[in-house]
Amino acid sequence: MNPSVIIKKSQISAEETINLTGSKSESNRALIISALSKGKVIIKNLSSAADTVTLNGILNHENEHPKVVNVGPTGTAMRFLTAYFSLKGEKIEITGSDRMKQRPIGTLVDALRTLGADISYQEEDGFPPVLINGAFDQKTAHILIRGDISSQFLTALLLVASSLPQGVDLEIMDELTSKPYVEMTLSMLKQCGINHTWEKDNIAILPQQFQPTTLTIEPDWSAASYWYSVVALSENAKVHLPNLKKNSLQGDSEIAEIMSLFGVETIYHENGVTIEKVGNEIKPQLLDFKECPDLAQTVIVCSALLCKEFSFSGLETLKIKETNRIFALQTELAKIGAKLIETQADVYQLDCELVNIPSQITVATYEDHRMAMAFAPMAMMIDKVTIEEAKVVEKSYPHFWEDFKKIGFDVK
Ligand SMILES: O=C(O)C1=C[C@@H](OP(=O)(O)O)[C@@H](O)[C@H](O)C1
Ligand SMILES: C=C(OP(=O)(O)O)C(=O)O
Repeated sequence: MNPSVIIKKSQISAEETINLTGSKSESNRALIISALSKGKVIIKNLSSAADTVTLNGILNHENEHPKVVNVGPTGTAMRFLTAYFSLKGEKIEITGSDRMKQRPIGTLVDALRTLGADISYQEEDGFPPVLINGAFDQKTAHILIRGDISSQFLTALLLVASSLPQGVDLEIMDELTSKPYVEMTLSMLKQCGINHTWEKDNIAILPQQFQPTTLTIEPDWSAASYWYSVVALSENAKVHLPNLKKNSLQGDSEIAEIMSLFGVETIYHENGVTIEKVGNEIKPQLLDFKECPDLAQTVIVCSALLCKEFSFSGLETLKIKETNRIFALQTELAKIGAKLIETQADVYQLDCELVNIPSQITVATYEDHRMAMAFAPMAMMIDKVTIEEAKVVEKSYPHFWEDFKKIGFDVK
């Protein structure tokens, strides 16, 4: 059962503190690193996101040698475990939700096969479930790999690289999408003593030992984006987000820059950030999400509600995430009369001419946590907002609805 929540337009607190859970991206990298380090790397402030709980559960039961593991909708677990179990030479099937079976993995499987893994597809070629057939015998370190589908393929290979007999030498073809996520991987590895070189399109990691380290996970900047949207839609709200840092490993800290265009100021303190509505200076322009795709839904919905006709690029990979996020956005935004029109390849223009904010709305979420959380701030402007299958938020932000109540929304 995944019930809807109903949010009534409410007077939100003028000032509130929201404690975000840890970044699921940092957490899931840390879990793989810790498992590979055989206890040398310890993790602090692990995320409570379902994506992290899922990966942690699978790694904790690894010694029971399961025949099949199911990652559900967790993209990082699917990709990282395919590399992890290949390297270990385990015979294991990795499967996931129906949607996971539509999300590509061929680029990663091809790379692992080139390295020396024996992997076969259980249903459709190029897609999960995959069967890892045991023994790994490294043939080469050099991999030519596409960078434009998902950075998670590169991260998966880089995480295991130092544990391989010959390491890994990646040569990236095409433009790299979601680049900050690759930088996050390399920084976390570096913190644990694993060095790399990155020259132009080449990233190389030699065989190396993990050093004893504690990885402290920072709060999730993607989760912070929903509070930026609430503040942007308010007159003068102020939200404190403890422990977020300016120099974050997370590329989604870019939300601070983007939301300055919506009149939201970010003040960085030693112990976190405060975000505050200070003005309404918005000059619609082209916003590119290639380096921060998980922010796209938040920003596009907020722009539509404020009738700010931005255009957006770098959305190509949104089609292969938890749902086809372009289609989902277009369908749900149409309910307020906003149009998201592709004017040229991968450039979308927001057309607000026919926007008509209704008094009630029901939003479908397409099994996508970010659809639920990006549309929830609509309750700043609409009397009654029903968000269907509201538990989807658990994927990255399990206490999202409690926090929504905490800031003053009437949530049932
Ligand atoms: O490596 C990661 O933790 C992630 C990388 C991104 O995916 P892509 O590289 O597929 O864009 C992002 O959308 C996802 O939420 C998390
Ligand atoms: C795309 C996402 O996650 P994943 O690819 O790890 O399922 C996300 O959290 O928005």
